[in-house]
Amino acid sequence: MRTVAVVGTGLIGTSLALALVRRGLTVHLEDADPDAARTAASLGAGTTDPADGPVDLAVVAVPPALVGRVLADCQRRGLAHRYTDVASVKAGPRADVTALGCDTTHYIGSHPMAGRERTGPLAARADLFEGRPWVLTPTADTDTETLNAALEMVALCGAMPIVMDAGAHDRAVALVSHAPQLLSSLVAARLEHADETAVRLAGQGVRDVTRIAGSNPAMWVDILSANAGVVADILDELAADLGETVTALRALEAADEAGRRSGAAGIEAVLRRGNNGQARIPGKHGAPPTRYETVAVVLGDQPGELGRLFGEVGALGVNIEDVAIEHSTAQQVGFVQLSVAPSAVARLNTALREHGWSVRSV
Ligand SMILES: NC(=O)c1ccc[n+]([C@@H]2O[C@H](COP(=O)([O-])OP(=O)(O)OC[C@H]3O[C@@H](n4cnc5c(N)ncnc54)[C@H](O)[C@@H]3O)[C@@H](O)[C@H]2O)c1
Ligand SMILES: O=C(O)C(=O)C[C@]1(C(=O)O)C=C[C@@H](O)C=C1
Repeated sequence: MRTVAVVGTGLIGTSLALALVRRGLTVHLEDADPDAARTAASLGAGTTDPADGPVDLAVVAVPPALVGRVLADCQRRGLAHRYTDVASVKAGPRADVTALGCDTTHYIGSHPMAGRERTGPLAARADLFEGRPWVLTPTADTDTETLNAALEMVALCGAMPIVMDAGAHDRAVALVSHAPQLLSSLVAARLEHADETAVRLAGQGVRDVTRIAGSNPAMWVDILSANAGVVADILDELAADLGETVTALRALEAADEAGRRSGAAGIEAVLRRGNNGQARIPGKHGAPPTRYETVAVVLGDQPGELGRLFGEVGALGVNIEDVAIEHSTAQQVGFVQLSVAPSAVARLNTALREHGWSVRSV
């Protein structure tokens, strides 16, 4: 594969284009909003010049409800030999594609399981899909070359292909993406009118739980409209769990010891079930869940500090598996929490302290 067209240069389209340009492909960028395509091009994601003839693969990266119409238009123009999309739901767009009479032999649905709570080309990152699952939903119509082109795209992005039926995909993402989005929004919504003094105490826990509450409402209405029933079923089950949790908390307030014991047992059961579920989430590249340890470094809030820290950690040969930054509300400092392999912790603590960093125990 040498040439690709990306139609829709928002977060996902531009991230994909950046990844493919990095791998030496020629990428042609299009968007209904010319500013979005120009911005993507200025970030190095490809060219806004149209291709001379059909490209090898066109990727439709527009909101789910528009996939069918945009694909039909691309095929009418003969934009590519093969086509895919990246929408977060698969059955609805697939039904639209069929209803609009698109060529389904040269089209395969796809969905990268990576994203951000921000949209638009400026939020794009070339490494967004690195190590992430990327679902492909071929049907009996899909020809082998089209499946192979999609597999090549996924490999070029460093992602892991997972072939699934569209309906099974939609049921799975209801559990691991759509319901979590709504729960994050609901927790954050509790803060809307909360007392300012309470909100000022927000620490890393509530930040972690509410990160995706910053997502684009219009895009999520689109996604949830296409998967509403399955997500509602999951929320029904969650509502039952919530009811039991409330009962257990009320019992904890009871006057008698037996009531308090039963309440504590109920709450402990919820927390243990949470531990068990969380432990099942795979690590990077689908590896078994990995336990990392945190090294917390206090950083002056000034230009270049983060880069200097990352550079020194890299020079020590330690891989940063994840990073979280907590800003102090009171002082011009931040706490950078580096997740690293447990075996690297002692060495990293000592070396960073020797280099003058303030390392905290967590
Ligand atoms: N944001 C995420 O976390 C995420 C993750 C995986 C998949 N997706 C899916 O990727 C797709 C794009 O999402 P995004 O986050 O990049 O959104 P985005 O809002 O950043 O980008 C969408 C782009 O599509 C363009 N567009 C709209 N109508 C168009 C048309 N008719 N022709 C050409 N361009 C058109 C918009 O101008 C916009 O630039 C959606 O289907 C979404 O479900 C999103
Ligand atoms: O990390 C995030 O910000 C996301 O919400 C990404 C996320 C997800 O739920 O994992 C959101 C929707 C997409 O369809 C795929 C990925």
